[in-house]
Amino acid sequence: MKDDQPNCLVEIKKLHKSYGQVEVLKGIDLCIKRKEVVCIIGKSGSGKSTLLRCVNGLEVFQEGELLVGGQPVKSHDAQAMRTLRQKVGMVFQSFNLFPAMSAGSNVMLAPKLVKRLPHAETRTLAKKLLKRVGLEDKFDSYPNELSGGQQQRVAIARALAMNPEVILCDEITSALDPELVGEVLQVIEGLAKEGVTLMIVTHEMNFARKVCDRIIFMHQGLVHEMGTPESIFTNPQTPELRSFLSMNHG
Ligand SMILES: Nc1ncnc2c1ncn2[C@@H]1O[C@H](COP(=O)(O)OP(=O)(O)OP(=O)(O)O)[C@@H](O)[C@H]1O
Repeated sequence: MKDDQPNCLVEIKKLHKSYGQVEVLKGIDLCIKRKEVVCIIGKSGSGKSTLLRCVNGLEVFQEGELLVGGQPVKSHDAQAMRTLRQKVGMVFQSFNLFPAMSAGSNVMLAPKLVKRLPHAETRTLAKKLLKRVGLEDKFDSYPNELSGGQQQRVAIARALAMNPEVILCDEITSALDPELVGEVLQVIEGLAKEGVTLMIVTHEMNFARKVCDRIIFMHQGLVHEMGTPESIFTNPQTPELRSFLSMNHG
């Protein structure tokens, strides 16, 4: 076994991304290992969401390379994108549940449509996943009958339904009332303990410190500093990170 070789599940090489004339990602190099929990922090506009959206093919990039499980992300290749969607789950700030479908049906949808699993099997799977996020009694509830925290937990169950290799979380508690943040972060912490690979964009510094294996501080479209929570929070090396932490570390 060559343990010293980096074994990247997500490999990002010299990634550049522009919107029109504005370059938002200016050459990102990253290697996310299997079972690693990485938190991405940084000021608004530093490119955190754009980076996540490139990883799951929601955004095209102009230069560089991005591989998930060794396969290149090619936004123009429909077949490659279908395969990618099975490997990468995503949870958004705004839940994005289908309002006319019950919690159970939201979770069942992708395995049914994409994997073409039989109805009974998807139902059993959805029940199991809703139980995993603490919502076993909400299978038949519709999104408008659930709190924001419960809706977000359904969205997490939905992301898990395809058994992805990595889950991307983009500020998943930002739209929640403060009292509902904890229940969602607790579910994510549980997934981290189970060994789910996670890339998490967050403004929750205490959560990042407690749960993540590695913190990536982005600044102006680049990885500015990166390290263990201990090193990032107690020994920041650059004025930009020190200034960010002084304004955000609650
Ligand atoms: N669809 C778009 N079209 C044009 N510019 C965009 C688009 N999406 C993002 N941007 C710009 O790209 C930059 C990076 O945005 P991004 O959302 O990745 O930052 P962020 O670090 O996630 O910020 P926040 O913490 O506020 O979500 C910003 O300047 C933003 O205005």
